[in-house]
Amino acid sequence: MKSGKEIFKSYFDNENLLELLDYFYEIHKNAPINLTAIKDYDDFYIKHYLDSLYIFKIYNLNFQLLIDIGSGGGFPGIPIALLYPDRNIILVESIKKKADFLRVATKELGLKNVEVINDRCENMRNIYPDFITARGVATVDKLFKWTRNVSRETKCFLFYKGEKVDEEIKNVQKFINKNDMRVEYVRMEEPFKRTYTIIYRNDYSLCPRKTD
Ligand SMILES: C[S@@+](CC[C@H](N)C(=O)[O-])C[C@H]1O[C@@H](n2cnc3c(N)ncnc32)[C@H](O)[C@@H]1O
Repeated sequence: MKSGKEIFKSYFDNENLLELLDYFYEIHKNAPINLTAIKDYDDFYIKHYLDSLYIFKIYNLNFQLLIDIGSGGGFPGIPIALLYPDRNIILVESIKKKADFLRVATKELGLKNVEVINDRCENMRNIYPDFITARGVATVDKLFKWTRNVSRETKCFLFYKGEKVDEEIKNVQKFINKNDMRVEYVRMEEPFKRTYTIIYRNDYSLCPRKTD
């Protein structure tokens, strides 16, 4: 049976990325606060790292500035920043201790493309990301509401959801139609349980990656 890391490697065979993800695991292990219930190394590779990045293997998701709402222990924002070191990422986290951890982790990892904001995302102003992510933070209607001051240039929202996302989408269907947006669901392959919910404007091109 393949280990969690080997499964991850079958999707992202990139030694530099793997080295940095190993280091991020060590940073988590030595963190002064508890940031995740997942402690096992191979579980980390599947439940945090592969979960954060799998969708980027399915679609070529372009962005210049991505904001990760409620980044917590850095997911999905830090793995995305490690995968795309030439693109800008802002991690927004309302709890100071978690934001402090994110600052230390990004410094340790040498991530020059990441900024950490310690605030509620509702308070953000004058930052206009073209891409917004959130995993395990709030319902879709809340996420739209909370980010409305900064989302006027957002082409794509990527929400990491469970299977029962349809009800949440029904609650924002009017907003989606009014803004001429589309919804795409990508279910992670078995045995993983994840429904990536991509809500994007019609001028954003969602390009499937060629499987290699
Ligand atoms: C369940 S945790 C998920 C953390 C991370 N995204 C993950 O998937 O591991 C939700 C995080 O969102 C943060 N959060 C909740 N509401 C927020 C808001 N309005 N603005 C910024 N962060 C928020 C919480 O402090 C918490 O760290």
